Amino acid sequence: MNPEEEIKRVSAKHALRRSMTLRRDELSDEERTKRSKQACEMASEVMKECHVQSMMIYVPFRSELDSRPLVEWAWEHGLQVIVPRSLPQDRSMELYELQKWDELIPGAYGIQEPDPQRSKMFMNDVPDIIWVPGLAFDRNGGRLGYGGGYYDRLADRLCHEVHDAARLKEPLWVGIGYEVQVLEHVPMEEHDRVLDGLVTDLGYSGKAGPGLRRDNEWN
Ligand SMILES: Nc1nc2c(c(=O)[nH]1)N(C=O)[C@@H](CNc1ccc(C(=O)N[C@@H](CCC(=O)O)C(=O)O)cc1)CN2
Ligand SMILES: Nc1ncnc2c1ncn2[C@@H]1O[C@H](COP(=O)(O)OP(=O)(O)OP(=O)(O)O)[C@@H](O)[C@H]1O
Repeated sequence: MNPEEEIKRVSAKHALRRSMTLRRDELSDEERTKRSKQACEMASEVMKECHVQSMMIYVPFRSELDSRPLVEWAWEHGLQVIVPRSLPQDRSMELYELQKWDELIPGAYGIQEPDPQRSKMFMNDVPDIIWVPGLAFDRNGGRLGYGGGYYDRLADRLCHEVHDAARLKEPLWVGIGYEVQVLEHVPMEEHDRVLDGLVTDLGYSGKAGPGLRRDNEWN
C-alpha cells in the first residue's frame, strides 16, 4: 500500500472508532442494562447448544456491553471462566481463571482485571469459546477494536497452542455487542481475525458451529 493510501486507511479507522464510540455512549444506562441482559441470554443459548465447558470473556469498561450476567450464568452452570489481563508493553494478554468478582483489581486502561497474586493463570490450554469485544462489527465476521491488536495477537498465540497441544478443536471466536454497533461493512486487514459469529441483543448470526442452528449463516 502506498503512503497516501495508508494514511487514508488509518484515518478512516480512527473516524469510525470515534463515531461508533459515540453511538454506544448515547445509549442510556437503562437501555444498556436491558440490552446487555438480552445479549447475555443469547450468548448462554449459544454455549448450551455448543456444549461449551470454558469461555474467555472481558470485564466491561467504558460503555461496553455488560458481560457480567454471562459470567454469573457460566459460574452457575459450572463453566470455567477465563478473563484476560492486558500487558501494554507488548500488547499481549495473559489469561486467568476467575472464580469470584473480588479477584479483580484495576489494570491497564482502568479495566478490571484478574489480580495475578490471587487468580490462577490459565496456561497451555485454549478456551472453548472466546467472546470478543469491539466498537463495530459486521455480519461477515468483521470487527473493529480499540486499535491495540490485543485480540489479533491472542488469536495468533492460541493458534500455536492448539497446534502444540494437538487439540483438534479451535476455539470459537464470537463477537458480542449491542445491535447498534453492527455495520454493513467493517474494514479489515490481513492480521485481523475473522469472527465465527456475532451475538447482539437481537440474536446470534454467524457460521453454524457444532449444534448451532443454520438459519442465520454468514453471507
Ligand atoms: N473490556 C475490555 N477489555 C479489553 C479490551 C476491550 O476491548 N475491552 N481490549 C481489546 O483489545 C484490550 C484492551 N485494549 C485497549 C486498547 C486501547 C485502549 C485505549 O485507551 N486507546 C486510546 C487510543 C489510543 C490511540 O488512539 O492510539 C483511547 O481509546 O483513548 C484501551 C484498551 C484488552 N482488554
Ligand atoms: N498478530 C499480530 N502480531 C503483531 N502485531 C499485530 C498483530 N495483529 C495486529 N497487530 C498490530 O496491532 C495494531 C492494531 O491492530 P488493529 O487496528 O487491527 O486493532 P484492533 O483489532 O482494532 O484492536 P484490539 O484487538 O486491541 O481491540 C496494528 O498496528 C497491527 O499491525
